[in-house]
Parts: sequence; C-alpha cells; structure tokens
Amino acid sequence: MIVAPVITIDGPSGSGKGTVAGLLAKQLGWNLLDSGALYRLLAFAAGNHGVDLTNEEAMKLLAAHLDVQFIAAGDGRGQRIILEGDEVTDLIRNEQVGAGASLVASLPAVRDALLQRQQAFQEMPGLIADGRDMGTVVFPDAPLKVFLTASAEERARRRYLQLKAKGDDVNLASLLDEIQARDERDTQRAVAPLKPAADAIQLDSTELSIEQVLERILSEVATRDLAG
Ligand SMILES: Nc1ncnc2c1ncn2[C@@H]1O[C@H](COP(=O)(O)OP(=O)(O)OP(=O)(O)O)[C@@H](O)[C@H]1O
Ligand SMILES: Nc1ccn([C@H]2C[C@H](O)[C@@H](COP(=O)(O)O)O2)c(=O)n1
Repeated sequence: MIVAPVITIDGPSGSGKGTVAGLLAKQLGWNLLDSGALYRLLAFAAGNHGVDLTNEEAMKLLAAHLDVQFIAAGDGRGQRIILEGDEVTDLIRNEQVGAGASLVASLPAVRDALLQRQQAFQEMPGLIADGRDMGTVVFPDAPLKVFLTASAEERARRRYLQLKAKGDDVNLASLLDEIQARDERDTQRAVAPLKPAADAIQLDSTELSIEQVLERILSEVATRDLAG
C-alpha cells in the first residue's frame, strides 16, 4: 500500500506554522491539517453549548461528535471552517479562544478523541500537518518534521500586527504575557507536550522572512525527494 507522505510543522504560538503550512500545501498541492483549529473549535463549541472547559468527560464527548468541515476556499483566503453549519473561520482566531484551546488541549481524553480524526487527513498526494504534537504523537513516522520557533517578543509583535490589521483593539505587552502563558501550558502539560521530535529539523524564524522559512523547508523536501 502506498502511504501518503506527511510533513509536520510543530512549534509555539505565532512562530508562523499556520502561514508556512498553508503556503507549502498550496505550492505542493497537498492536503492541510490545522490541528490547532480543532482545539480552538472545541473551546468555541464548549462556549456555545455551555460546557465547562475543564469537564474532561463532557469535553471528550464534544470532541468525539464535533461537526466540523474544512473547506479549501480556492480564492487565496486559505481554508474556511464550518462548525455545526456556521462559518467560524475568523471567530476562532483570537487570544481568548486560543487560551481556551490550550486549556482543553491538556485533557488526555480530548487528545485521544481527536487522534484518529487528525490521522484521517493523511491522504494522497501528501499532507502538511501543523500543531504541537504532529511529529511526536500524531504522525511519528513522517519523513520530514520541522520544529519552527521564534523569540516570544517577535511572536507577540507578529500577533500584534496581525490583530491590528484585523481592526482588533490590542496591546503588545498583554499579547506577550498571553503568549508566554500559553507557551508555559503547552510545554509543561503531562500529555503530548510541545517539544521537538528527536528527528525534527529546528528552524528559528526570528530573523527569517516567511519566504526564507518556506525556501528552507522546500530544500529539505527536495533533498528527501518527497514531492515526486
Ligand atoms: N517569518 C515571519 N516573519 C514575519 N511575520 C511572520 C513570519 N511568520 C509568520 N508571520 C506572521 O505572524 C503571524 C502569526 O503567524 P501564524 O498564524 O502562521 O503563526 P502560528 O505559529 O500558526 O500561530 P498559532 O499556533 O497561534 O496559530 C501572521 O500574521 C504571519 O503572517
Ligand atoms: N497539535 C496541537 C495543536 C494545538 N494544540 C493546542 C495548544 C494551543 O495553545 C492551542 C491552539 O493552537 P493554535 O491554533 O494556536 O496553533 O491548541 C495542541 O495542544 N496540539
């Protein structure tokens, strides 16, 4: 049986995983898994249904029955996300939902409930998967694993510019605090903590442009002859 190749991109919030994963998927014509969106959707759905984010049994049920569709927009806007029939693509992209997602993601039963759903994205001709545990837990046999980092200050600066461009009222110091709190929770949790896989390539993007990061990853794709 031919197995679709997977490129995993893990790293902390704001390091550029989602941006680079989307560009890579587009360039290679591969499928895309934004695993963080699943945790964000869960936190968002819990809010809609009045479920307590720390209630592991209730969150596990919500995860198992999450009605979500990822649709490639095909208009340069990336993928659109539909939750229970409603478009929530932009609604899940704020630090409040991100913090809720980080909380929910520390529950082992929730991670278990989402495992197979994530692995089902592995289809031909290939998959780009971004998150925190793509290379360590979800796709441990991936032929190319990238761990993308940047300093917390640079990540907060990027997030500030991103949210400001959307018209959000944001404060750089609070964003830095939120990013550091999320780093702490994501790296210190007992189950599937954020860490580089032993065989991951580590890329610090603090002083690299998006294009430079993409170029480095594409050169690894070529070296490994992954794109056929
Ligand atoms: N190398 C880079 N240089 C400058 N800006 C960047 C770089 N990489 C990403 N960005 C910008 O930083 C912001 C955050 O990037 P992105 O959403 O891809 O990060 P992320 O790692 O996926 O974050 P999260 O895990 O929280 O979803 C975006 O506005 C993106 O355009
Ligand atoms: N594979 C993953 C993906 C995400 N999470 C958690 C931790 C993050 O703080 C939160 C939101 O992710 P983002 O959209 O910011 O990438 O979800 C995780 O634990 N494992």
